[in-house]
Amino acid sequence: MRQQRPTIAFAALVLASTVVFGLAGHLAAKSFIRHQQARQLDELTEVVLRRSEFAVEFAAASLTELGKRDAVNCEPATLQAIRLHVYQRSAIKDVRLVNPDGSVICSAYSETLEFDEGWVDRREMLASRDGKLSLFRVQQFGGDALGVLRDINSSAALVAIVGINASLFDIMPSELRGHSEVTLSLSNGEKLGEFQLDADQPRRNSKRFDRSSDRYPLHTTIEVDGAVLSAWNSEAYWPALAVAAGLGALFGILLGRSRRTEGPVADLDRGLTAGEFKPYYQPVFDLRTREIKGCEILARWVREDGSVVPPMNFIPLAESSGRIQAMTWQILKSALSDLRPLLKADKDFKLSFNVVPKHLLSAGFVETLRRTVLTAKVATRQIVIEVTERDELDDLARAAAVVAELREYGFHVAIDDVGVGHSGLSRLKGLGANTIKIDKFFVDTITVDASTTTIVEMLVALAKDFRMTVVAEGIETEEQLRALVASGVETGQGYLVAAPLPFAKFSELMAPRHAAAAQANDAALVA
Ligand SMILES: Nc1nc2c(ncn2[C@@H]2O[C@H](COP(=O)(O)O[C@H]3[C@@H](O)[C@H](n4cnc5c(=O)[nH]c(N)nc54)O[C@@H]3COP(=O)(O)O)[C@@H](O)[C@H]2O)c(=O)[nH]1
Repeated sequence: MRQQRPTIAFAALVLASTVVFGLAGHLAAKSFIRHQQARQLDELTEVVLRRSEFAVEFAAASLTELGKRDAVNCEPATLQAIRLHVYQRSAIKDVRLVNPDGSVICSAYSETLEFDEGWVDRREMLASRDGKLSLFRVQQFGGDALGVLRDINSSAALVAIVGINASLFDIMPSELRGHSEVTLSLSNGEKLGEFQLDADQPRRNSKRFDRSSDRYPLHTTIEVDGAVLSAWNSEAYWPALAVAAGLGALFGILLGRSRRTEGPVADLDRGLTAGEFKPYYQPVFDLRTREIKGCEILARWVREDGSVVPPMNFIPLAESSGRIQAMTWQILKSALSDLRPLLKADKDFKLSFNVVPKHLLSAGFVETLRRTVLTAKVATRQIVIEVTERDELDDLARAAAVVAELREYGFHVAIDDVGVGHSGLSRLKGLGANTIKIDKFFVDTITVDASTTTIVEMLVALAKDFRMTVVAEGIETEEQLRALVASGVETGQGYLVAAPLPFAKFSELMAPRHAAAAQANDAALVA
Protein backbone atom coordinates (compact mmCIF):
# COMPACT_ATOMS: atom_id res chain seq x y z
CA MET A 1 0.00 0.00 0.00
CA ARG A 2 2.78 2.37 0.98
CA GLN A 3 4.60 1.82 -2.29
CA GLN A 4 1.58 3.19 -4.13
CA ARG A 5 1.66 6.48 -2.23
CA PRO A 6 4.21 8.29 -4.42
CA THR A 7 2.27 7.23 -7.52
CA ILE A 8 -0.97 8.42 -5.93
CA ALA A 9 0.70 11.68 -4.86
CA PHE A 10 2.07 12.15 -8.36
CA ALA A 11 -1.32 11.45 -9.92
CA ALA A 12 -2.94 13.84 -7.41
CA LEU A 13 -0.41 16.54 -8.31
CA VAL A 14 -1.05 16.12 -12.03
CA LEU A 15 -4.81 16.10 -11.43
CA ALA A 16 -4.67 19.19 -9.21
CA SER A 17 -2.53 21.04 -11.73
CA THR A 18 -4.89 20.03 -14.56
CA VAL A 19 -7.88 21.25 -12.55
CA VAL A 20 -6.19 24.56 -11.60
CA PHE A 21 -5.05 25.21 -15.16
CA GLY A 22 -8.41 24.01 -16.48
CA LEU A 23 -10.15 26.43 -14.14
CA ALA A 24 -7.82 29.24 -15.14
CA GLY A 25 -8.37 28.24 -18.79
CA HIS A 26 -12.12 28.24 -18.19
CA LEU A 27 -11.97 31.74 -16.68
CA ALA A 28 -9.55 33.01 -19.33
CA ALA A 29 -11.58 31.51 -22.20
CA LYS A 30 -14.81 32.90 -20.73
CA SER A 31 -13.27 36.32 -20.21
CA PHE A 32 -11.74 36.29 -23.71
CA ILE A 33 -15.03 35.23 -25.29
CA ARG A 34 -16.96 37.84 -23.26
CA HIS A 35 -14.49 40.49 -24.34
CA GLN A 36 -14.80 39.43 -28.01
CA GLN A 37 -18.61 39.41 -27.82
CA ALA A 38 -18.69 42.87 -26.24
CA ARG A 39 -16.30 44.19 -28.88
CA GLN A 40 -18.42 42.76 -31.72
CA LEU A 41 -21.66 44.15 -30.24
CA ASP A 42 -19.99 47.55 -29.75
CA GLU A 43 -18.98 47.50 -33.39
CA LEU A 44 -22.55 46.66 -34.46
CA THR A 45 -23.89 49.54 -32.37
CA GLU A 46 -21.38 51.77 -34.09
CA VAL A 47 -22.53 50.52 -37.52
CA VAL A 48 -26.16 51.41 -36.69
CA LEU A 49 -25.05 54.88 -35.63
CA ARG A 50 -22.91 55.38 -38.75
CA ARG A 51 -25.82 54.32 -40.99
CA SER A 52 -28.13 56.77 -39.22
CA GLU A 53 -25.59 59.58 -39.49
CA PHE A 54 -25.21 58.72 -43.14
CA ALA A 55 -29.03 58.92 -43.60
CA VAL A 56 -29.02 62.36 -41.94
CA GLU A 57 -26.15 63.56 -44.10
CA PHE A 58 -27.79 62.18 -47.21
CA ALA A 59 -31.02 64.02 -46.36
CA ALA A 60 -29.08 67.22 -45.55
CA ALA A 61 -27.24 67.05 -48.88
CA SER A 62 -30.54 66.61 -50.72
CA LEU A 63 -32.04 69.60 -48.92
CA THR A 64 -28.97 71.70 -49.71
CA GLU A 65 -29.32 70.75 -53.36
CA LEU A 66 -33.03 71.63 -53.38
CA GLY A 67 -32.33 74.87 -51.54
CA LYS A 68 -29.99 75.97 -54.30
CA ARG A 69 -32.90 76.14 -56.73
CA ASP A 70 -33.96 79.58 -57.89
CA ALA A 71 -37.25 79.33 -56.16
CA VAL A 72 -38.37 76.98 -53.46
CA ASN A 73 -42.08 77.33 -53.06
CA CYS A 74 -45.32 75.43 -53.14
CA GLU A 75 -45.90 75.86 -56.84
CA PRO A 76 -47.01 72.59 -58.53
CA ALA A 77 -43.94 72.61 -60.82
CA THR A 78 -41.59 73.05 -57.84
CA LEU A 79 -43.31 70.32 -55.89
CA GLN A 80 -43.17 68.06 -58.94
CA ALA A 81 -39.42 68.63 -59.19
CA ILE A 82 -39.07 67.88 -55.50
CA ARG A 83 -41.11 64.69 -55.90
CA LEU A 84 -38.81 63.58 -58.66
CA HIS A 85 -35.84 64.34 -56.46
CA VAL A 86 -37.34 62.37 -53.56
CA TYR A 87 -38.34 59.51 -55.80
CA GLN A 88 -34.69 58.96 -56.70
CA ARG A 89 -33.69 58.85 -53.03
CA SER A 90 -35.48 55.97 -51.38
CA ALA A 91 -34.52 56.81 -47.78
CA ILE A 92 -36.34 60.16 -48.08
CA LYS A 93 -40.08 59.72 -47.80
CA ASP A 94 -41.15 63.32 -48.22
CA VAL A 95 -39.87 66.89 -48.37
CA ARG A 96 -41.78 69.75 -46.83
CA LEU A 97 -41.41 73.48 -46.98
CA VAL A 98 -41.74 74.93 -43.48
CA ASN A 99 -41.76 78.32 -41.77
CA PRO A 100 -38.82 79.35 -39.56
CA ASP A 101 -40.85 78.21 -36.53
CA GLY A 102 -41.18 74.76 -38.09
CA SER A 103 -44.83 74.90 -39.05
CA VAL A 104 -45.59 73.21 -42.40
CA ILE A 105 -46.27 75.34 -45.45
CA CYS A 106 -46.61 72.56 -47.99
CA SER A 107 -45.49 69.01 -48.68
CA ALA A 108 -44.23 67.32 -51.85
CA TYR A 109 -46.48 64.40 -50.98
CA SER A 110 -49.33 66.33 -49.42
CA GLU A 111 -51.20 63.11 -48.63
CA THR A 112 -48.47 62.08 -46.15
CA LEU A 113 -49.61 64.97 -43.98
CA GLU A 114 -52.68 62.89 -43.21
CA PHE A 115 -50.47 60.30 -41.49
CA ASP A 116 -48.95 62.82 -39.14
CA GLU A 117 -50.09 62.49 -35.58
CA GLY A 118 -48.41 65.67 -34.58
CA TRP A 119 -45.79 68.09 -35.80
CA VAL A 120 -42.98 69.44 -33.74
CA ASP A 121 -42.42 73.06 -32.96
CA ARG A 122 -38.99 74.39 -34.01
CA ARG A 123 -38.11 74.94 -30.35
CA GLU A 124 -38.46 71.27 -29.62
CA MET A 125 -36.14 70.25 -32.40
CA LEU A 126 -32.57 69.22 -31.52
CA ALA A 127 -29.69 70.95 -33.24
CA SER A 128 -26.76 69.18 -34.85
CA ARG A 129 -23.35 70.02 -33.45
CA ASP A 130 -22.57 72.48 -36.24
CA GLY A 131 -26.03 74.10 -35.82
CA LYS A 132 -26.89 73.75 -39.51
CA LEU A 133 -29.49 71.03 -39.05
CA SER A 134 -32.29 70.35 -36.63
CA LEU A 135 -33.49 66.84 -35.94
CA PHE A 136 -36.83 65.78 -34.57
CA ARG A 137 -39.18 62.86 -34.39
CA VAL A 138 -42.08 62.80 -36.81
CA GLN A 139 -44.85 60.72 -35.36
CA GLN A 140 -46.88 59.04 -38.06
CA PHE A 141 -49.46 56.27 -38.14
CA GLY A 142 -47.14 54.04 -40.08
CA GLY A 143 -44.42 54.42 -37.49
CA ASP A 144 -41.97 57.06 -36.41
CA ALA A 145 -39.64 58.80 -38.80
CA LEU A 146 -36.79 61.29 -38.52
CA GLY A 147 -37.29 64.87 -39.54
CA VAL A 148 -34.19 66.72 -40.76
CA LEU A 149 -34.62 70.48 -41.06
CA ARG A 150 -32.32 72.84 -42.96
CA ASP A 151 -32.88 76.58 -43.25
CA ILE A 152 -32.73 77.74 -46.85
CA ASN A 153 -33.24 81.45 -46.12
CA SER A 154 -34.48 83.66 -43.31
CA SER A 155 -38.12 83.05 -44.14
CA ALA A 156 -38.25 79.33 -44.95
CA ALA A 157 -36.70 75.96 -44.27
CA LEU A 158 -36.90 72.54 -45.87
CA VAL A 159 -37.58 69.33 -43.96
CA ALA A 160 -36.77 65.82 -45.18
CA ILE A 161 -38.80 63.01 -43.71
CA VAL A 162 -36.38 60.12 -43.43
CA GLY A 163 -37.40 56.49 -42.88
CA ILE A 164 -34.85 55.16 -40.46
CA ASN A 165 -35.91 51.51 -39.94
CA ALA A 166 -33.90 50.34 -42.97
CA SER A 167 -30.74 51.32 -41.08
CA LEU A 168 -31.64 48.92 -38.30
CA PHE A 169 -33.10 46.02 -40.23
CA ASP A 170 -30.33 43.59 -41.13
CA ILE A 171 -27.71 44.60 -38.67
CA MET A 172 -27.82 41.70 -36.21
CA PRO A 173 -26.17 38.32 -36.87
CA SER A 174 -28.75 35.60 -37.49
CA GLU A 175 -28.01 33.78 -34.17
CA LEU A 176 -28.89 36.93 -32.20
CA ARG A 177 -31.58 38.42 -34.42
CA GLY A 178 -34.53 36.74 -32.68
CA HIS A 179 -33.20 37.60 -29.22
CA SER A 180 -32.26 41.25 -29.61
CA GLU A 181 -33.61 44.73 -30.15
CA VAL A 182 -31.90 47.49 -32.11
CA THR A 183 -33.07 51.02 -31.38
CA LEU A 184 -32.30 54.47 -32.76
CA SER A 185 -33.36 57.43 -30.61
CA LEU A 186 -32.87 61.13 -30.41
CA SER A 187 -30.63 62.28 -27.61
CA ASN A 188 -33.76 63.29 -25.64
CA GLY A 189 -34.82 59.63 -25.61
CA GLU A 190 -37.51 59.83 -28.28
CA LYS A 191 -37.48 56.66 -30.27
CA LEU A 192 -37.00 57.05 -34.02
CA GLY A 193 -36.98 53.43 -35.00
CA GLU A 194 -36.47 49.95 -33.69
CA PHE A 195 -35.91 46.48 -35.01
CA GLN A 196 -37.04 43.46 -33.09
CA LEU A 197 -37.70 40.22 -34.94
CA ASP A 198 -39.87 38.68 -32.29
CA ALA A 199 -41.37 41.12 -29.79
CA ASP A 200 -42.86 38.24 -27.76
CA GLN A 201 -39.53 36.56 -27.21
CA PRO A 202 -38.57 37.26 -23.57
CA ARG A 203 -35.02 38.47 -22.97
CA ARG A 204 -33.25 37.32 -19.82
CA ASN A 205 -30.35 39.23 -18.28
CA SER A 206 -30.26 41.57 -21.23
CA LYS A 207 -26.88 42.96 -22.14
CA ARG A 208 -27.01 46.53 -23.43
CA PHE A 209 -24.64 48.30 -25.80
CA ASP A 210 -24.95 52.08 -26.40
CA ARG A 211 -23.44 54.64 -28.73
CA SER A 212 -24.10 58.40 -29.17
CA SER A 213 -23.22 60.44 -32.21
CA ASP A 214 -20.85 63.35 -31.66
CA ARG A 215 -22.24 65.21 -34.72
CA TYR A 216 -25.99 64.70 -34.38
CA PRO A 217 -28.38 64.23 -31.46
CA LEU A 218 -28.64 60.53 -32.19
CA HIS A 219 -28.24 57.54 -29.92
CA THR A 220 -28.24 53.83 -30.79
CA THR A 221 -28.84 50.90 -28.47
CA ILE A 222 -28.57 47.16 -28.95
CA GLU A 223 -30.02 44.90 -26.27
CA VAL A 224 -29.34 41.16 -26.42
CA ASP A 225 -30.54 38.21 -24.35
CA GLY A 226 -27.64 37.46 -21.98
CA ALA A 227 -27.87 33.65 -22.23
CA VAL A 228 -27.99 33.68 -26.03
CA LEU A 229 -25.09 36.11 -26.14
CA SER A 230 -22.97 33.85 -23.87
CA ALA A 231 -23.38 30.98 -26.27
CA TRP A 232 -22.72 33.12 -29.34
CA ASN A 233 -19.29 32.77 -30.96
CA SER A 234 -18.08 30.66 -28.02
CA GLU A 235 -16.49 27.97 -30.22
CA ALA A 236 -13.13 29.01 -28.80
CA TYR A 237 -14.20 27.86 -25.32
CA TRP A 238 -13.56 24.10 -25.59
CA PRO A 239 -10.28 24.36 -27.51
CA ALA A 240 -9.08 26.98 -25.00
CA LEU A 241 -10.14 24.77 -22.09
CA ALA A 242 -8.47 21.72 -23.65
CA VAL A 243 -5.25 23.66 -24.22
CA ALA A 244 -5.30 24.98 -20.64
CA ALA A 245 -6.00 21.54 -19.16
CA GLY A 246 -3.27 20.05 -21.35
CA LEU A 247 -0.81 22.68 -20.19
CA GLY A 248 -1.92 21.97 -16.61
CA ALA A 249 -1.30 18.24 -16.99
CA LEU A 250 2.09 18.92 -18.55
CA PHE A 251 2.98 21.35 -15.77
CA GLY A 252 1.84 18.80 -13.17
CA ILE A 253 3.95 16.07 -14.76
CA LEU A 254 7.01 18.31 -14.92
CA LEU A 255 6.45 19.50 -11.37
CA GLY A 256 5.88 15.94 -10.19
CA ARG A 257 9.03 14.80 -11.95
CA SER A 258 11.07 17.66 -10.57
CA ARG A 259 9.77 16.84 -7.09
CA ARG A 260 10.64 13.25 -7.70
CA THR A 261 14.15 14.08 -8.69
CA GLU A 262 14.83 16.30 -5.67
CA GLY A 263 14.79 15.72 -1.94
CA PRO A 264 15.55 12.79 0.35
CA VAL A 265 12.91 10.45 -1.08
CA ALA A 266 14.24 11.01 -4.58
CA ASP A 267 17.67 10.28 -3.12
CA LEU A 268 16.36 7.00 -1.70
CA ASP A 269 14.93 6.16 -5.12
CA ARG A 270 18.26 6.88 -6.78
CA GLY A 271 19.99 4.69 -4.18
CA LEU A 272 17.54 1.88 -4.82
CA THR A 273 17.93 2.13 -8.57
CA ALA A 274 21.71 2.11 -8.22
CA GLY A 275 21.56 -0.88 -5.81
CA GLU A 276 23.33 1.11 -3.08
CA PHE A 277 21.57 -0.61 -0.14
CA LYS A 278 23.84 -3.36 1.06
CA PRO A 279 23.59 -5.98 3.76
CA TYR A 280 26.10 -5.88 6.63
CA TYR A 281 26.44 -9.14 8.50
CA GLN A 282 26.49 -9.57 12.25
CA PRO A 283 27.21 -13.08 13.55
CA VAL A 284 24.72 -14.87 15.79
CA PHE A 285 26.65 -17.20 18.05
CA ASP A 286 26.30 -19.89 20.68
CA LEU A 287 26.97 -18.16 24.01
CA ARG A 288 28.78 -21.16 25.50
CA THR A 289 30.94 -22.29 22.55
CA ARG A 290 30.99 -18.92 20.62
CA GLU A 291 30.39 -20.95 17.53
CA ILE A 292 28.75 -18.81 14.81
CA LYS A 293 25.36 -20.28 14.07
CA GLY A 294 24.10 -17.70 11.69
CA CYS A 295 23.96 -13.97 11.01
CA GLU A 296 21.59 -11.05 10.98
CA ILE A 297 21.73 -8.80 7.96
CA LEU A 298 21.50 -5.08 8.74
CA ALA A 299 21.06 -2.52 6.01
CA ARG A 300 23.70 0.03 5.14
CA TRP A 301 23.49 2.64 2.43
CA VAL A 302 26.84 2.51 0.65
CA ARG A 303 26.88 5.64 -1.46
CA GLU A 304 28.65 6.14 -4.75
CA ASP A 305 31.48 7.99 -2.99
CA GLY A 306 32.02 5.02 -0.64
CA SER A 307 30.50 6.68 2.43
CA VAL A 308 28.33 4.38 4.56
CA VAL A 309 25.03 5.74 5.88
CA PRO A 310 23.75 4.07 9.09
CA PRO A 311 20.20 2.63 9.02
CA MET A 312 18.75 5.09 11.52
CA ASN A 313 19.41 7.82 8.92
CA PHE A 314 17.28 6.21 6.22
CA ILE A 315 15.10 3.39 7.65
CA PRO A 316 12.47 5.77 9.12
CA LEU A 317 12.21 7.63 5.77
CA ALA A 318 12.17 4.35 3.85
CA GLU A 319 9.30 3.24 6.09
CA SER A 320 7.31 6.47 5.84
CA SER A 321 7.82 6.83 2.07
CA GLY A 322 6.87 3.24 1.32
CA ARG A 323 10.38 2.36 0.05
CA ILE A 324 11.14 -0.09 2.88
CA GLN A 325 9.77 -3.06 0.92
CA ALA A 326 11.95 -2.45 -2.12
CA MET A 327 14.92 -1.84 0.14
CA THR A 328 14.31 -5.04 2.12
CA TRP A 329 14.12 -7.14 -1.05
CA GLN A 330 17.25 -5.47 -2.38
CA ILE A 331 19.42 -6.32 0.62
CA LEU A 332 17.91 -9.80 1.03
CA LYS A 333 18.67 -10.72 -2.61
CA SER A 334 22.16 -9.35 -2.22
CA ALA A 335 22.70 -11.36 1.01
CA LEU A 336 21.35 -14.56 -0.53
CA SER A 337 23.74 -14.15 -3.40
CA ASP A 338 26.70 -13.39 -1.06
CA LEU A 339 25.97 -16.23 1.35
CA ARG A 340 24.74 -18.90 -1.05
CA PRO A 341 27.97 -20.97 -0.90
CA LEU A 342 28.04 -20.79 2.91
CA LEU A 343 24.33 -21.60 3.24
CA LYS A 344 24.76 -24.57 0.91
CA ALA A 345 27.87 -25.79 2.71
CA ASP A 346 26.39 -25.43 6.18
CA LYS A 347 22.73 -26.43 6.26
CA ASP A 348 22.45 -25.36 9.93
CA PHE A 349 23.56 -21.80 9.22
CA LYS A 350 20.72 -19.32 9.44
CA LEU A 351 20.28 -15.95 7.77
CA SER A 352 18.05 -13.45 9.62
CA PHE A 353 16.62 -10.29 8.08
CA ASN A 354 14.37 -7.50 9.41
CA VAL A 355 10.81 -6.99 8.26
CA VAL A 356 8.51 -4.22 9.44
CA PRO A 357 4.97 -5.38 10.37
CA LYS A 358 3.33 -3.51 7.49
CA HIS A 359 5.57 -5.31 5.01
CA LEU A 360 4.86 -8.64 6.65
CA LEU A 361 1.13 -8.02 6.33
CA SER A 362 1.28 -6.65 2.80
CA ALA A 363 -0.27 -8.63 -0.03
CA GLY A 364 2.07 -11.12 -1.65
CA PHE A 365 4.80 -10.94 1.02
CA VAL A 366 5.00 -14.69 1.62
CA GLU A 367 4.90 -15.53 -2.07
CA THR A 368 7.60 -12.98 -2.97
CA LEU A 369 9.81 -14.23 -0.15
CA ARG A 370 9.36 -17.82 -1.21
CA ARG A 371 10.16 -17.02 -4.83
CA THR A 372 13.23 -14.96 -3.83
CA VAL A 373 14.62 -17.73 -1.64
CA LEU A 374 13.84 -20.49 -4.14
CA THR A 375 15.42 -18.48 -6.96
CA ALA A 376 18.59 -18.21 -4.83
CA LYS A 377 18.42 -22.00 -4.33
CA VAL A 378 18.51 -21.67 -0.57
CA ALA A 379 16.47 -23.79 1.85
CA THR A 380 13.60 -21.92 3.47
CA ARG A 381 14.46 -23.37 6.90
CA GLN A 382 17.73 -21.41 6.80
CA ILE A 383 15.88 -18.09 6.61
CA VAL A 384 14.71 -16.22 9.72
CA ILE A 385 12.26 -13.36 9.38
CA GLU A 386 12.73 -10.89 12.23
CA VAL A 387 9.55 -8.95 12.84
CA THR A 388 10.26 -5.92 14.92
CA GLU A 389 8.11 -5.51 17.99
CA ARG A 390 8.74 -1.74 18.05
CA ASP A 391 5.81 -1.12 15.70
CA GLU A 392 2.48 -2.42 16.77
CA LEU A 393 1.12 -5.40 14.93
CA ASP A 394 -2.34 -3.95 14.44
CA ASP A 395 -3.98 -7.14 13.35
CA LEU A 396 -2.55 -9.95 15.50
CA ALA A 397 -4.83 -12.59 13.99
CA ARG A 398 -3.69 -11.76 10.46
CA ALA A 399 -0.07 -11.55 11.55
CA ALA A 400 -0.42 -14.98 13.19
CA ALA A 401 -1.88 -16.36 9.96
CA VAL A 402 1.07 -15.00 7.96
CA VAL A 403 3.53 -16.40 10.50
CA ALA A 404 1.77 -19.79 10.32
CA GLU A 405 1.98 -19.73 6.51
CA LEU A 406 5.68 -18.85 6.67
CA ARG A 407 6.35 -21.67 9.08
CA GLU A 408 4.44 -24.08 6.85
CA TYR A 409 6.89 -23.27 4.11
CA GLY A 410 9.73 -23.97 6.53
CA PHE A 411 10.77 -20.38 7.32
CA HIS A 412 11.66 -19.37 10.87
CA VAL A 413 10.16 -16.30 12.47
CA ALA A 414 11.66 -14.23 15.27
CA ILE A 415 10.13 -11.41 17.27
CA ASP A 416 12.69 -8.63 17.50
CA ASP A 417 13.30 -6.10 20.32
CA VAL A 418 11.23 -8.07 22.81
CA GLY A 419 10.71 -6.22 26.07
CA VAL A 420 10.70 -2.70 24.61
CA GLY A 421 7.97 -3.14 22.02
CA HIS A 422 4.20 -3.08 22.07
CA SER A 423 3.33 -6.73 22.52
CA GLY A 424 2.41 -8.07 25.89
CA LEU A 425 3.78 -11.47 26.78
CA SER A 426 0.52 -13.21 25.83
CA ARG A 427 0.71 -11.64 22.36
CA LEU A 428 4.18 -13.18 21.92
CA LYS A 429 2.60 -16.59 22.13
CA GLY A 430 -0.32 -15.62 19.91
CA LEU A 431 1.97 -14.74 17.04
CA GLY A 432 3.41 -18.26 16.86
CA ALA A 433 7.04 -17.26 16.19
CA ASN A 434 10.05 -19.59 16.66
CA THR A 435 12.35 -17.18 18.46
CA ILE A 436 12.31 -14.15 20.71
CA LYS A 437 15.16 -11.64 20.57
CA ILE A 438 15.78 -9.93 23.90
CA ASP A 439 16.47 -6.24 23.37
CA LYS A 440 19.91 -4.77 24.02
CA PHE A 441 18.37 -2.66 26.80
CA PHE A 442 18.14 -5.78 29.05
CA VAL A 443 21.64 -6.93 28.08
CA ASP A 444 23.00 -3.49 29.01
CA THR A 445 21.41 -3.60 32.44
CA ILE A 446 21.68 -7.28 33.32
CA THR A 447 24.94 -6.75 35.15
CA VAL A 448 23.81 -3.68 37.05
CA ASP A 449 20.15 -4.25 37.82
CA ALA A 450 18.92 -7.40 39.59
CA SER A 451 15.37 -6.91 38.32
CA THR A 452 16.67 -7.22 34.74
CA THR A 453 17.97 -10.68 35.57
CA THR A 454 14.48 -11.57 36.80
CA ILE A 455 12.87 -10.32 33.57
CA VAL A 456 15.40 -12.15 31.38
CA GLU A 457 14.88 -15.36 33.38
CA MET A 458 11.12 -14.90 33.02
CA LEU A 459 11.43 -14.45 29.24
CA VAL A 460 13.60 -17.55 28.97
CA ALA A 461 11.04 -19.59 30.94
CA LEU A 462 8.21 -18.24 28.84
CA ALA A 463 10.05 -19.08 25.61
CA LYS A 464 10.61 -22.61 26.88
CA ASP A 465 6.88 -22.95 27.60
CA PHE A 466 6.05 -21.68 24.10
CA ARG A 467 8.76 -23.89 22.56
CA MET A 468 10.66 -20.84 21.40
CA THR A 469 14.37 -20.13 21.35
CA VAL A 470 15.96 -16.99 22.80
CA VAL A 471 18.59 -14.71 21.26
CA ALA A 472 20.10 -11.82 23.26
CA GLU A 473 21.14 -8.68 21.32
CA GLY A 474 23.99 -6.25 21.93
CA ILE A 475 26.39 -8.31 24.02
CA GLU A 476 29.49 -6.22 24.47
CA THR A 477 31.22 -7.73 27.49
CA GLU A 478 32.22 -11.10 28.92
CA GLU A 479 30.34 -10.18 32.08
CA GLN A 480 27.12 -9.68 30.15
CA LEU A 481 27.68 -12.96 28.34
CA ARG A 482 28.14 -14.82 31.66
CA ALA A 483 25.05 -13.23 33.16
CA LEU A 484 22.98 -14.19 30.13
CA VAL A 485 24.23 -17.78 30.21
CA ALA A 486 23.41 -17.88 33.92
CA SER A 487 19.88 -16.74 33.11
CA GLY A 488 19.45 -19.57 30.59
CA VAL A 489 20.05 -17.65 27.32
CA GLU A 490 21.85 -19.85 24.78
CA THR A 491 22.34 -17.67 21.71
CA GLY A 492 23.32 -14.05 21.18
CA GLN A 493 24.92 -11.39 19.03
CA GLY A 494 27.01 -8.36 19.84
CA TYR A 495 30.23 -6.47 19.45
CA LEU A 496 31.86 -9.00 21.81
CA VAL A 497 32.16 -11.30 18.81
CA ALA A 498 31.65 -8.86 15.92
CA ALA A 499 29.83 -5.71 14.89
CA PRO A 500 27.81 -5.83 11.66
CA LEU A 501 30.45 -6.33 8.94
CA PRO A 502 30.60 -5.80 5.20
CA PHE A 503 30.55 -9.07 3.33
CA ALA A 504 34.31 -9.20 2.66
CA LYS A 505 35.10 -8.92 6.39
CA PHE A 506 32.33 -11.30 7.35
CA SER A 507 33.69 -13.87 4.85
CA GLU A 508 37.11 -13.64 6.49
CA LEU A 509 35.50 -14.25 9.86
CA MET A 510 33.55 -17.18 8.50
CA ALA A 511 36.39 -18.71 6.46
CA PRO A 512 37.48 -21.37 9.03
CA ARG A 513 33.91 -22.44 9.67
CA HIS A 514 33.13 -22.44 5.98
CA ALA A 515 36.20 -24.60 5.29
CA ALA A 516 35.30 -26.98 8.11
CA ALA A 517 31.77 -27.28 6.85
CA ALA A 518 32.95 -27.93 3.29
CA GLN A 519 35.38 -30.59 4.58
CA ALA A 520 32.62 -32.25 6.59
CA ASN A 521 30.43 -32.28 3.48
CA ASP A 522 33.18 -33.86 1.37
CA ALA A 523 33.75 -36.52 4.06
CA ALA A 524 30.04 -37.28 4.16
CA LEU A 525 29.98 -37.63 0.37
CA VAL A 526 33.00 -40.01 0.40
CA ALA A 527 31.42 -42.09 3.16
N1 LIG B 1 13.39 -2.86 8.82
C1 LIG B 1 14.71 -2.89 8.85
N2 LIG B 1 15.37 -2.36 9.90
C2 LIG B 1 16.70 -2.42 9.89
C3 LIG B 1 17.42 -2.99 8.84
N3 LIG B 1 18.75 -2.87 9.11
C4 LIG B 1 18.83 -2.27 10.29
N4 LIG B 1 17.61 -1.99 10.74
C5 LIG B 1 17.25 -1.39 12.00
O1 LIG B 1 17.94 -0.21 12.17
C6 LIG B 1 18.24 -0.07 13.55
C7 LIG B 1 19.69 0.22 13.71
O2 LIG B 1 20.42 -0.82 13.17
P1 LIG B 1 21.96 -0.89 13.36
O3 LIG B 1 22.53 0.46 13.41
O4 LIG B 1 22.48 -1.85 12.36
O5 LIG B 1 22.04 -1.48 14.80
C8 LIG B 1 21.96 -2.89 14.98
C9 LIG B 1 23.27 -3.40 15.43
O6 LIG B 1 24.33 -2.87 14.70
C10 LIG B 1 23.29 -2.99 16.85
N5 LIG B 1 24.13 -3.82 17.65
C11 LIG B 1 24.35 -5.17 17.58
N6 LIG B 1 25.23 -5.55 18.55
C12 LIG B 1 25.56 -4.44 19.24
C13 LIG B 1 26.40 -4.18 20.34
O7 LIG B 1 27.02 -5.07 20.89
N7 LIG B 1 26.46 -2.91 20.79
C14 LIG B 1 25.76 -1.90 20.18
N8 LIG B 1 25.89 -0.68 20.68
N9 LIG B 1 24.96 -2.12 19.15
C15 LIG B 1 24.86 -3.34 18.68
O8 LIG B 1 21.96 -3.18 17.28
C16 LIG B 1 21.10 -3.12 16.20
C17 LIG B 1 20.43 -4.44 16.12
O9 LIG B 1 19.33 -4.35 15.33
P2 LIG B 1 18.15 -5.38 15.54
O10 LIG B 1 18.73 -6.69 15.82
O11 LIG B 1 17.46 -5.38 14.20
O12 LIG B 1 17.29 -4.85 16.61
C18 LIG B 1 17.87 -1.34 14.25
O13 LIG B 1 16.69 -1.14 14.94
C19 LIG B 1 17.65 -2.29 13.14
O14 LIG B 1 16.61 -3.19 13.41
C20 LIG B 1 16.71 -3.55 7.76
O15 LIG B 1 17.25 -4.09 6.80
N10 LIG B 1 15.36 -3.48 7.80
